[in-house]
Amino acid sequence: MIRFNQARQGKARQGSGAGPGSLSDKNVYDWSSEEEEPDGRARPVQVLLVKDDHTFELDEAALSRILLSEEVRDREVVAISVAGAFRKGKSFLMDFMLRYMYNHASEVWLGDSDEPLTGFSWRGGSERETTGIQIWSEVFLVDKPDGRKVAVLLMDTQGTFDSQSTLRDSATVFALSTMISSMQVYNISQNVQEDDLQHLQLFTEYGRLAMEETFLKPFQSMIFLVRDWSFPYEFPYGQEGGMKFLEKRLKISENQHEELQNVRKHIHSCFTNISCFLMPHPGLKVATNPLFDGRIKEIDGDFLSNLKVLVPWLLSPRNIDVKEINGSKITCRGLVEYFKAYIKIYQGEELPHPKSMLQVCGGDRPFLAPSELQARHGVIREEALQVFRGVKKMGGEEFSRRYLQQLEGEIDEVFVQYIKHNDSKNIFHAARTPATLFVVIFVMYVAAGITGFVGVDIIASLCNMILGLALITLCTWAYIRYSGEYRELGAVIDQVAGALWDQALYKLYNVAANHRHLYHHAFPGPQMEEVAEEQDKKRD
Ligand SMILES: Nc1nc2c(ncn2[C@@H]2O[C@H](COP(=O)(O)OP(=O)(O)OP(=O)(O)O)[C@@H](O)[C@H]2O)c(=O)[nH]1
Ligand SMILES: [Mg+2]
Repeated sequence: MIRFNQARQGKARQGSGAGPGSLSDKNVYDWSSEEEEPDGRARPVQVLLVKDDHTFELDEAALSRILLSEEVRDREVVAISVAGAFRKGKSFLMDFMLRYMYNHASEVWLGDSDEPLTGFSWRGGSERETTGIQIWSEVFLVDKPDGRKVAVLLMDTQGTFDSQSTLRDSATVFALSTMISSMQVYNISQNVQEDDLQHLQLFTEYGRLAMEETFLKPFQSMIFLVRDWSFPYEFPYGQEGGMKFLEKRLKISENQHEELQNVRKHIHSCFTNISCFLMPHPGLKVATNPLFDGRIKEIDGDFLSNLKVLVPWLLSPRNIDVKEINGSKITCRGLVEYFKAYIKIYQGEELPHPKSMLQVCGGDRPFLAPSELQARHGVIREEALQVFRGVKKMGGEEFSRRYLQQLEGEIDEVFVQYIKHNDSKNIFHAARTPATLFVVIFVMYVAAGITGFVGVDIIASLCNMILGLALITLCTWAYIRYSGEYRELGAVIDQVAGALWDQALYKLYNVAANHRHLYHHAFPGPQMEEVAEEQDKKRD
């Protein structure tokens, strides 16, 4: 027969409460890692604290005391966690798990029908109860059917979406508990709604950010536990009905919207095992009676019979799996280290500091040669893309590719602006229009003089007309530049002058290229080819 042992035999006893569902007295709850256990009883211990300023603190001493005790520290660990929205019976369920762990040998592990339910603090009412992450101070040693003895750790978590927590708080607690546990029970109410899946996607993605990337699925088992299931005529209570129901809910089909497909693909990609259990409603006494203290005689029979299936299904030695990270099995000692490492990531602010192009050619920087600007743009662009690729992102590869393309587009767009900004600082660029107009005036003046002298009056008058027009244009341009009015007209003048300038320069270059021999004729000196030849000879 499979045996359960208690890690600290003799000492171990599940706390019995005075008030409904809670441990006996205030003392018990105020117990901190600095103090000795006042009476040696096992109890919930807060290991992760969410403080009022929404920061997180790990009680390393408490965690170490539980997980590094001699009996368990080198044992492979099975970590079971329950997470989900607040006020949905998570701690209540955890206490039945505790009962199973303590009354293992007995078929009637559910215990006395009159015994109040104690352990992790649970209660009725609308305000949240559990905060942070609490672990049971006693780690159970269990013999697996293959003869290995493993340590079982039970973890209760703060409910998500209570009115005092930010989304980040909820995400951190959920993510941490998923990362630390080998089995996460996702406690949801009545149905598996799309928002339940979306939240799971968000939280697991938040968890994945803090983990090393691996080709393996990052998390192990995910159990969708649907409480108050009201449609047993569609899918019967229990695991089989649950699996059929979940299969339907997580099905990916071609004609589904991309958003729905992505959520499902993401969930499948996160967990090695996904299953589901449909639980009936526990009865009105459990849900609404403020004096209900958890005794099973007041709980509906349907709920109890399914509880008798659910808890052994989750916790029997055959079904529990050792925690694995990156494919290696983790001991209690290893789990402490991972816990410490993960919490550090959530405590820190890993923000990249991208360098801006403004530092290169901003308003107060001098004109930069266009080729240099292009080269620096290339380097900084690559740096920016590296930063983007290097930072961990929510949403996966596919999703981030879209944003990478958007980033590239935006960088290129901004670069065009920087080119214009830089060009405007080029003195020759600014002087191009008046210089062109001056040249036109000068050329027309000379041409009018020569043609007038020769007697071709008609051409002389034409040249004079162009000269006059150029003069008026120059004055207009100067006024526009000075006053800032009629900017559209100024742009047209710049454009025409620019075209003329480019044409003239192009022509000038062509003329120079075609008449190179004239240059060499006028300035006889060693030609470039000869210089090169001489250098080659020297090298030989
Ligand atoms: N409807 C319904 N109520 C339940 C169920 N299980 C427990 N409850 C009741 O739900 C209330 C809250 O129980 P808790 O276990 O404290 O809930 P919790 O999810 O741990 O709440 P937080 O710690 O605040 O997140 C109690 O009044 C329980 O009696 C269930 O399956 N269905
Ligand atoms: Mg709770």
